[in-house]
Amino acid sequence: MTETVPPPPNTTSEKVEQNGTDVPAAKKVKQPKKFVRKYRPKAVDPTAPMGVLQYEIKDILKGHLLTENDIQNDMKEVLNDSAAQDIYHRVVDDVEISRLSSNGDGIALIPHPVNSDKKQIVLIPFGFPGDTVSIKVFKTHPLYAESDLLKVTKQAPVRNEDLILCKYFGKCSGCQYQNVEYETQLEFKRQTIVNAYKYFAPLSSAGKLPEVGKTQSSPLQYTYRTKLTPHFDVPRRIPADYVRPSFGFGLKGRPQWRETEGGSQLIVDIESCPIGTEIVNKGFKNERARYVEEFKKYKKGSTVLLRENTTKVEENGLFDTGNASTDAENKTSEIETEIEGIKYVKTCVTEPRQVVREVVNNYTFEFSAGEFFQNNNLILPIVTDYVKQNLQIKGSGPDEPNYLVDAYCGSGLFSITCLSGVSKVIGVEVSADSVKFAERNAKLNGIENAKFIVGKAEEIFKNIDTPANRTAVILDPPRKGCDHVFLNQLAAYCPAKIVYISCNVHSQARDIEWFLNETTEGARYAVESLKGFDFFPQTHHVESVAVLTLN
Ligand SMILES: C[S@@+](CC[C@H](N)C(=O)[O-])C[C@H]1O[C@@H](n2cnc3c(N)ncnc32)[C@H](O)[C@@H]1O
Repeated sequence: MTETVPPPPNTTSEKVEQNGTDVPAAKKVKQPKKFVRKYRPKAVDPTAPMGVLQYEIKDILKGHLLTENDIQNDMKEVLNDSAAQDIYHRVVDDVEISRLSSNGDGIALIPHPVNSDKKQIVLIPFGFPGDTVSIKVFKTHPLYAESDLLKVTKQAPVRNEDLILCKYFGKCSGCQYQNVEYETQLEFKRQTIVNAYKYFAPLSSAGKLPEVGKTQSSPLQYTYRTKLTPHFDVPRRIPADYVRPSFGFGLKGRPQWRETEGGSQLIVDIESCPIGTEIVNKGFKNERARYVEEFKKYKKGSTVLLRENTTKVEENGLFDTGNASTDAENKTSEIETEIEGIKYVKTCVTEPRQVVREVVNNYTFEFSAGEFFQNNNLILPIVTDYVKQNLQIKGSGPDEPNYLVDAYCGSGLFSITCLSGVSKVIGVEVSADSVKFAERNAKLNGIENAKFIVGKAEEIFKNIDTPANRTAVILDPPRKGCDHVFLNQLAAYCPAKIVYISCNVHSQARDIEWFLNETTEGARYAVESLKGFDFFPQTHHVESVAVLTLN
């Protein structure tokens, strides 16, 4: 007799021979493996904002006698359990903000959502130390969480909402400090420099660093930015009920603390930007109008370049601005202006390869609109004068020759503005296009004793034939700072003076720590001064200048 045995649940039937007859046999079904999401930390540069946050967290833990274990979030739970997500991603009231991050966000310690013995560290954009606020935690990381600001229930003394000029402030990621008096903004930036040296130059800090000076203000606190880059994102396939995508700058979370315009897409829809110069805003209006008209022609997103261009009006009243942003009547938008009694016309260039001009301390600079050039024209005479003054080598009499090396020279801004009284300048720059412009700018300004070479900064040491004790070196690297190869060679060359300019004070502090403590001649130098320059009012950014002198 044969019998067919029904397979138990979760089995499949497979025929096996039984008593000479094929009969189905029970076999366990393989359960599909439950997919478990794992937290994969991304590698971060320690001197980038998320890297600096790790130092800020350590500082907070030390101040509250806590360990990392006391603030840890269970990422396995958060990533895999929707109930846990609801517990973590919650509204929290009565949050007292205790400090400001280097990125301009408030930081607070709040109760842990799962374990009452623990705490959580939370970032609160648009929050200030002294605020009491309600927040919505929306993202969790192992050692901190991110939140949106919902309501300010008690205002920090530094907060003054009457100062806000922009209707998008509190949503747009561009500015963080519009509701803070300018003097306080400058002090925040000074503190960023103090903290950067505390975190990244601990050896040097041990009595070896001067007090960080007062941050140099910008002559204009609004309408100063000579370059803006609004963007938009268009989907590949355009649906029938397609709504025009926003044109502007990134949205900073989903804050609710103030009523703002600009829609709810990931890009805030903006018509103008109060930190941009007048002509850049005319370009903004033109290019936005063009985009609104033509957006259906685009297949994907793009960034629009808006770069101020300052052209001299010739004695016959003629001037050539090249291609520039035009209005609805196809007329080039222009603004007439005067610098030191000379007439100029300002236009807004959108073509990255087009040559544009700027005037700094009566020197004219030309460069490609899409290449690097400093963005706050009015602070440049102050900065370049400060750098020039600090390049002076002690004891140099009128007959003693001085030399200048400009590492990371771009299109020659510091080489040219700091050259008077110097016998020779040699600049190095990795971008061949910028070097072409550095040479052109030297010629344009009647300078004959400048030489520029294309290459990595360390290439300069093969080309230097000037005596080190009569040579001053300017460093102005990109955000990531200098590498050890360059710093070791700089120390071996041993110039009389070094002026290090940086848009990332954290990498500057790290480099100075290495230079002073790890290079052959570094210990012979003293940091003479540290000072911030406010190239970007209303934002958290600060430019830092460090002066090093050979003892
Ligand atoms: C912050 S910008 C400064 C430019 C110039 N000093 C100015 O103020 O206009 C940094 C410059 O360093 C250049 N650069 C980047 N890496 C470099 C390297 N390894 N060696 C030389 N130049 C480099 C970039 O092309 C850029 O022009």
